[in-house]
Amino acid sequence: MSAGLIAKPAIARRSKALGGTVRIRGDKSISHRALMLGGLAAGRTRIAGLLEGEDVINTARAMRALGATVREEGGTWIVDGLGNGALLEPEAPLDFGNAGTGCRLTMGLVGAYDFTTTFVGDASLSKRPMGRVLDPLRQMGVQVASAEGGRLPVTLRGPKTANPVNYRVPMASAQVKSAVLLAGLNAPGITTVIEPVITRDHTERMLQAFGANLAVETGNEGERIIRLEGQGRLTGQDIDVPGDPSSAAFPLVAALLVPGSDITILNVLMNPIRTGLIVTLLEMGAQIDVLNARTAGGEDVADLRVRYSELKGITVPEDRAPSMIDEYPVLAVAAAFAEGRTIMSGLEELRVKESDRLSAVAAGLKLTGVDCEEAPAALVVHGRPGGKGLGNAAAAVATHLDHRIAMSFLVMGLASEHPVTVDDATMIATSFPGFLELMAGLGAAIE
Ligand SMILES: O=C(O)C1=C[C@@H](OP(=O)(O)O)[C@@H](O)[C@H](O)C1
Ligand SMILES: C=C(OP(=O)(O)O)C(=O)O
Repeated sequence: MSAGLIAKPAIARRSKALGGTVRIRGDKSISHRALMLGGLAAGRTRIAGLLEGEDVINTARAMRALGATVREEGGTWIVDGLGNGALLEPEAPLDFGNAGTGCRLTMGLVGAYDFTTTFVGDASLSKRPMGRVLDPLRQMGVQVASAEGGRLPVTLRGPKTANPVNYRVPMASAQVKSAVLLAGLNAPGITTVIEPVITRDHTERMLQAFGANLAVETGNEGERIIRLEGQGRLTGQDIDVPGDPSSAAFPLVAALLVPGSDITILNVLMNPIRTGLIVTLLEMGAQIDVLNARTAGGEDVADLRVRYSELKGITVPEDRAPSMIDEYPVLAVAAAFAEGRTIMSGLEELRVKESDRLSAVAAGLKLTGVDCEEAPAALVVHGRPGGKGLGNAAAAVATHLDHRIAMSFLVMGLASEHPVTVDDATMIATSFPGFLELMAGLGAAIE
């Protein structure tokens, strides 16, 4: 059964010191891309460490529906691809469940094909804006039908020959950038994407690894200019997916907040466009040791030793937002335990995630006794060191089908004076299957 169909509440209580060593499952962004490029490339792709969360499994299903062979064998995922330009028309709508990344990137992947594809998703995904991907696809000549406001269900039909575009991404979004590049794979000539604000670069790195002719340069105003030659050959690769830093964030913040804790998290992706949370927590006084820094599969990776820390509030630089965009909910929880005030700004994109995360976080903080102020694109949190008075034994935090809201507030309950309940923990399986077991193994009291 999919996450979210029957809500299951969960409760977290003040816990004794957390301890132990854990390995976090594969990065979600890299996992989606590995399945997509594997399905598109000629020959075989072997993926070790794929995140087997529901979001990624929906991408695996979509790639099968588009003609690729995708199977799991002894923990490795094996994808036999069709060759660039050779995807097949799916027989039924592609259902991406809760996953913005899977849905938007696949829109790019198939948008320029001269066949019809329909995209559907769950109640959360059906509220999220797709126009940001549909606009550049229209410029490429794709016919688009959507529900009002560019929402799902969306049906795309590509032209006989797509126009390669020169597209300046209007918001900080790796999903939009990636969708345009993936569509460019099936257009003749050079597709150019200009990113005024730099976002995660896994698509560019992986396209190069699969053999695409892709070049990146920095423009006069610091913008990133990415040029991709369409219709080139892509060849299957062996990919080792590093641990997801956006998932590591939860045990990491839990260890910082629960007195006496000392944990180690192995094999965490340390791509510099993904480490904003670690940089921020270090500035707040966190004891995080980066151990065994190395490269694996073309990405920086390290182990993290994390110890309980007395945090202090800071002003988080606005331009850091893209490097920690999914981590603000749990950062806000960390800020609730810090001495003084933490100011977070540049958060407009949080309003269009699985939930309106800015208002969901602010509502959760208020319910659990935290003083905070929500602005259109900012959040200010006034901390209470030691978590005195925080938590709520009577009411549950509303998670709005959002896995990160659920995990963030469960982390809060491990260190707050009173317990914290979330109304639904099932969505956690979209990005972090095994979260409850992993946290229990460290000593966290979550039921
Ligand atoms: O490209 C990706 O893999 C992702 C990009 C981000 O979304 P946006 O591109 O919408 O910022 C992020 O929030 C999401 O979890 C994963
Ligand atoms: C925003 C997220 O994912 P997506 O956009 O893929 O649904 C997330 O995982 O926090």
